[in-house]
Amino acid sequence: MRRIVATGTFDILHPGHLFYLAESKRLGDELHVIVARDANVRHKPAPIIPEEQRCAMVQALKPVDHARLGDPVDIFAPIREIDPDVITLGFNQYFREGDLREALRERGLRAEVVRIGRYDGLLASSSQIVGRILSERCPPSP
Ligand SMILES: Cc1cc2nc3c(=O)[nH]c(=O)nc-3n(C[C@H](O)[C@H](O)[C@H](O)COP(=O)(O)O)c2cc1C
Ligand SMILES: Nc1ncnc2c1ncn2[C@@H]1O[C@H](COP(=O)(O)OP(=O)(O)OP(=O)(O)O)[C@@H](O)[C@H]1O
Repeated sequence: MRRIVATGTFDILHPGHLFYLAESKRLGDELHVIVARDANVRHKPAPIIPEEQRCAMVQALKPVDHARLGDPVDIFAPIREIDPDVITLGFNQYFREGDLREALRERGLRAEVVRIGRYDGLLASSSQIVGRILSERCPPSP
């Protein structure tokens, strides 16, 4: 049984998320998804959708076998529990493959790291969808 871990915020779901998760699942038999905690999303504006709801929506997607909220403090705690064969990074996740491999090795974790490519579709970005909602529904007053 080859276990894969995918990670992310998954604020407002779109086809780019489905592509990332489907490509991750193709690398093994069981896909585990670690959904970022609200408090840990500091690299961009805070999520619109609360963490429990983001996690429930990810769990309902076809390629996903298990979704869970991440650890509030130690991102390696769920990895120790799941003990994956592969961790996938999305095309725009800020982790560098080499740094993550080194951090895993230092902790005695055996997972290999694979970067998944980009899905180029219309509105395949949570922040683009938010931008469109703002411009379509709340246009700046004249
Ligand atoms: C290997 C790995 C493990 C992670 N574990 C956690 C975790 O336990 N808790 C958490 O809040 N975020 C965790 N994250 C971070 C997020 O899930 C996510 O990758 C990060 O917020 C940036 O993703 P985004 O580009 O989808 O917003 C982890 C990321 C990686 C790469
Ligand atoms: N268009 C896309 N193609 C492939 N993977 C994607 C795409 N959009 C998001 N992902 C991947 O899905 C995971 C979760 O992404 P995230 O929740 O950050 O969505 P996002 O649309 O990139 O958000 P934002 O627009 O706010 O940066 C990450 O691994 C990310 O790289």
